[in-house]
Amino acid sequence: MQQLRTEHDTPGQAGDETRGQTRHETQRAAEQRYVDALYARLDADAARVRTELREVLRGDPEDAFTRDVRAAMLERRARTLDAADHHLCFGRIDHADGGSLHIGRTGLSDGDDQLLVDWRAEAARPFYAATAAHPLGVRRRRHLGLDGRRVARLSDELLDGSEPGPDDVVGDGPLLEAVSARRTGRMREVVATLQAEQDAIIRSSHRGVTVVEGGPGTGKTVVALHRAAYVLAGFEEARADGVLVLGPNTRFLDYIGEVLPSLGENDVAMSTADRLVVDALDLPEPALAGHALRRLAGDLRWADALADVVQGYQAPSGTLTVVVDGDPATLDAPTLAETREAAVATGLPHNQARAVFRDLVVDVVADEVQARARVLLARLDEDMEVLAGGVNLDKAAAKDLARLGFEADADGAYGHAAAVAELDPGALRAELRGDLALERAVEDAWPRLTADDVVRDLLDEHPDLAPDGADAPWSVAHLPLLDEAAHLLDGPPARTYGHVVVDEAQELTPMQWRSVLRRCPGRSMTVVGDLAQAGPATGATSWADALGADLARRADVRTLTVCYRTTAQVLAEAAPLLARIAPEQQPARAVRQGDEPRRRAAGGDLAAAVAQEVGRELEHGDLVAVVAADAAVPALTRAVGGAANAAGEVRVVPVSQVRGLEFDAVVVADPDGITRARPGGERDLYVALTRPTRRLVVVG
Ligand SMILES: Nc1ncnc2c1ncn2[C@@H]1O[C@H](COP(=O)(O)OP(=O)(O)OP(=O)(O)O)[C@@H](O)[C@H]1O
Repeated sequence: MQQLRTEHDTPGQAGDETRGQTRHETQRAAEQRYVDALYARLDADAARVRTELREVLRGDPEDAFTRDVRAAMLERRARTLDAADHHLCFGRIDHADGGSLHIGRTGLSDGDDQLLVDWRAEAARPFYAATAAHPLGVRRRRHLGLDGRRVARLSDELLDGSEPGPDDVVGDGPLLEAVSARRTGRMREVVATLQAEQDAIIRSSHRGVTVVEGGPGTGKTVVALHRAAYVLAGFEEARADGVLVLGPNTRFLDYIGEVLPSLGENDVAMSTADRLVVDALDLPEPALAGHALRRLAGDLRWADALADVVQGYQAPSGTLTVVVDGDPATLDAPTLAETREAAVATGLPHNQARAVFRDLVVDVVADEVQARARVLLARLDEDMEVLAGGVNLDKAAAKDLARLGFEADADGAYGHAAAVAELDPGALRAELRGDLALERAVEDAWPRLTADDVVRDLLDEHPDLAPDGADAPWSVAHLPLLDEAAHLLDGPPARTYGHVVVDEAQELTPMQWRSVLRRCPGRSMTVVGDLAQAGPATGATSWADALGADLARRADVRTLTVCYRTTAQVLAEAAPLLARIAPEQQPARAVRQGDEPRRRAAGGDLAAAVAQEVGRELEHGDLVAVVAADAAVPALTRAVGGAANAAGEVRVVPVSQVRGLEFDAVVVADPDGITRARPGGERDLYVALTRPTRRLVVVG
């Protein structure tokens, strides 16, 4: 962790405020000149990229592919440069051997001179990773605070143990400033103050699954999002196939929605595990579902059960008969069974294997029709003389000829054309493939299925899985089942990603994990979560439960230990609960001290007591949230709904939706009610208690 040093701790500076200010001003002016040069370069680069883009778009349409690739590249660069305008440069490292580097949101160079190093570049690593214990050759780390394009603040840390010299401005840590800042309701990027333990994960070159665990407020979401940006720049597969970030619900996605764009990344897809399936299968909006149904439907056993349903449609049974030109052709039971087995053996999903099955049926029927034609022709050979003579045939021979497609000409003579066609295997098969009767027989034996059909079959066998209400549409609980069925029927999803980041990963059920993994065939993933915060729908107690033993074994598991959100006092309030719900977990260490949490009784009228506390909290000018059991939310919203201050309205947030969010002050309403409301309620309460950045009030 970065050392949080203040001016008062710094030897040689005490008391000499004026000298400190002059030094700060001199250094600030020097950095301002450098930053002015950086912005001049940024503006020039942005103008050049736009001109080039215009020229490319006007370019030769005959080479449209090259033009589009080049245009996409330039557009991306233009967006990066635009996004970099805000707080372009935020840091600098001075090496013990005299060199220095400025670190910022994008790389800028002037010929061979690197003016600004992109924070993701290897050269920038020491800015984040150097500590007093391991300075990595860095003498001084400087943080620059920009206000627009003006250098407003700077503060230095000396990492080599040396005394501050005339050019050093050792000051309040920007980390403390960042974590103490008032919250706005939207998460901000913190690229300037990423800490060493976070940076090590963000920059990890591990290509498989990286699991990041840690208590509330340790920066798991911060790591997840900055890693998405890092991976996009550094991993070929991520650049080629895209990055997907998954969150637990849309409220959370809204909360984190500005982080990646402000890092210059607009191409990252954001979704929830539910939304992924709704979009992929083009489903109507699903109904909500209770946690009990979600947990039941999330059980891994349904994967096998659904596979059994589909296999049931492929199992050997009966015979298959097709009438061709008035004569039946039959696949007897052993032949039909063999045909099914051959189709199953392809390993293709059901609807694709069906095409193989149909072609095999066509082969068998064609063989039969041809064998019949050969018999008839052989019989006709005996009559050749008669045929050549053009005399009238007896009735039986005429029927044989007609069946083979022979037609008598005006003289009563028969030609060979149609019979030859019947014996042409290619033509016969093509004709049979378009034959409606054959198609119907195949559909009976191996029906084309939809995900809907398969899940409804499963529900017939397991009525406990049915949606509430007879005609209810699918609920969110059924989405992973539908996705599984779609996979069995039609194979992998059309859209997959090179890297997938899963936040609040403890919230996914095992069936949802299957759905997510399907979209990440390369298994390059960053999975962040806290099992102590798991909601009732999952109840996962280990990553092996969640990810499956195989993947969990191969995962690189990292733990974050420092809490940046909340104060030591709030963590202490939640500690006894943590000891009960996850005794094996070490509580995180808080970087900040604050007020003691307040507890008060509801006195018989919870809403009134909460409204009173909200009024008090609003006087601080903070963003305030009331967190309560879901059922209590409507009454509390009525009680405090109108209250507001400069920081925005008071938010009444159901505990089921509060994971991952944070507020300056949190009023937890009726903790016992939260604990009792649903299974694992103590985990819900733990989540609620750990949401504030400043003050916690518990009413009830
Ligand atoms: N290096 C950092 N610099 C500045 N702020 C930070 C840093 N790391 C984390 N924070 C801040 O701490 C708060 C908590 O971070 P974050 O939401 O990522 O934690 P989390 O571990 O995901 O929490 P939860 O388990 O509750 O979801 C956020 O406001 C975040 O911006």
